[in-house]
Amino acid sequence: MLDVKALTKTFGNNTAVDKVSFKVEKPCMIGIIGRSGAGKSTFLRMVNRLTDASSGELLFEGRNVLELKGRARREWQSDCAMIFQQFNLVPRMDVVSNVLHGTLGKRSTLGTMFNLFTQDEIHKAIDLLERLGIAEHAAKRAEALSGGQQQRVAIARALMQDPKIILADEPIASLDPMNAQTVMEALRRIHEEDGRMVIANLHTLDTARRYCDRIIGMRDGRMVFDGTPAQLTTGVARDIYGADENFSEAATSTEIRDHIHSDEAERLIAKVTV
Ligand SMILES: Nc1ncnc2c1ncn2[C@@H]1O[C@H](COP(=O)(O)OP(=O)(O)OP(=O)(O)O)[C@@H](O)[C@H]1O
Repeated sequence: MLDVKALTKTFGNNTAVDKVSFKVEKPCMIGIIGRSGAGKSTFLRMVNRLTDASSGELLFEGRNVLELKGRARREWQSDCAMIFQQFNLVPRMDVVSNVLHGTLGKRSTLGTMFNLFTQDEIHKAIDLLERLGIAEHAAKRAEALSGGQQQRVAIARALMQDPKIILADEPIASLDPMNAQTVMEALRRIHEEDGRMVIANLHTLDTARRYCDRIIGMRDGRMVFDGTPAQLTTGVARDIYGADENFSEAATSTEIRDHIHSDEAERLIAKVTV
């Protein structure tokens, strides 16, 4: 289904992702772990074509998605929806409109410009909010919701695209443990009920172990582990994080960083709506 072959990204002299190769035969939930700077985000961004790879191949159902251009590239980006740590919602826009903007990649420019959504699209958006347990917030501004609720709005928006793959870049890094659990459970359910593949960059080992079928460990751009949660022993984790015998799993958290994604999303939507 997905065949990653020697995928590489260099920024000047820095090799952010170094010949990463693995195959996924059927939809599963994959967690990517590794310390800050290991190349996890760059890897996901190459899969979704937000960042161009320097070399390598990425075959999905036999087609090298790195070669797609124009409309085909946009269609691929619809097929693999991205979810970010900072949700990337438009804060002052209501929840249901945020979800409806998940159809951006699939609609005509005119429809998008005039915010023309079909009844079916509106029903679908509300159904998705219901499925994620947040339908009662549909009319509120996104900024009025808690972080966990906002991330579920972002998941609903991603599902509007009907993606084959969901790429989640540290989806719970800004959330408290309760909200983190709700979001991870939502992603797991979407994988199990819809058969969608989920690839999530995660910063805590216990989350990867608990929710993922397969875990990939990255260190300095290279893939240094690929196995099941049971195979991810503390010793293996120590290697992935490049730590000594004092390594403790609690120390696998990455700090929360400032992101500009919300501003980026707002600018994008401001450009296409009048
Ligand atoms: N746009 C860019 N320009 C230059 N270097 C970059 C760029 N994006 C990432 N890098 C570098 O590539 C390497 C991998 O970064 P990446 O963000 O993919 O790591 P990560 O594992 O996702 O870390 P984090 O958890 O901190 O986001 C780092 O050395 C980083 O500085």
